[in-house]
Amino acid sequence: MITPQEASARAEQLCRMAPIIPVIVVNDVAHAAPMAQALVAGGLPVLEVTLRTPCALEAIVEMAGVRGGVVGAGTLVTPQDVRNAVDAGATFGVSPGATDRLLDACEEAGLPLLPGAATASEAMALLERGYTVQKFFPAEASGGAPALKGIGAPLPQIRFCPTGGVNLKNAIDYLSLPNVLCCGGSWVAPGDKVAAGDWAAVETLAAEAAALPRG
Ligand SMILES: O=C(O)C(=O)C[C@H](O)[C@H](O)COP(=O)(O)O
Repeated sequence: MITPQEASARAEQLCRMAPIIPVIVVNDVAHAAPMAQALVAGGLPVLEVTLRTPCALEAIVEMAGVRGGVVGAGTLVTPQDVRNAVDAGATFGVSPGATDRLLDACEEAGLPLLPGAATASEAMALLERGYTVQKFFPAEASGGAPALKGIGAPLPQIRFCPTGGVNLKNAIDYLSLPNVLCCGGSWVAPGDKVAAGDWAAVETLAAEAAALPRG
């Protein structure tokens, strides 16, 4: 068991470890360990593996063995996703939105969750349950940094990890907001570099992201 308050405290710790959480799509399990090593070496220790590909759970198993990394599962949608993620060794979860069934499953499984919200009402529903750290998703499509700044005025007690359409350029706009802890983004592990096994390029992208200033 984990309470929403405990889950948010852990989520906050994770979000403070680096300015960017890489959102990772793994198509070939052989890429998992070297990709995680490159991201960690570049300064991004917290890794979100999306459960969107057939080998995602195997990738979590592989990445969980990489020294210095903290591996979680993204795209958690169902209670079964939560059980699978925990069995694979994920130590945190991320979801695009939130349902009572999903929140119940994470709390029962003891998995700290970074739950998604896109509107003030969604954020307030999560806050009511005790989740003070949330993912703002899809960030750019939902109005970007100005929208999150707007939500932050009446709801300053909620802290966010904006994700969805975030890149090296616009990340600064989010990171300078007082209600942003870090951002999530897939640009640090681009498909072409991963397919080519260009881990040096991934490490360079990670290092650029790790050097982003936080407000
Ligand atoms: O599947 C999930 O649970 C997710 O976390 C979705 C991701 O947040 C976005 O797909 C990342 O968006 P980009 O950085 O724009 O590629």
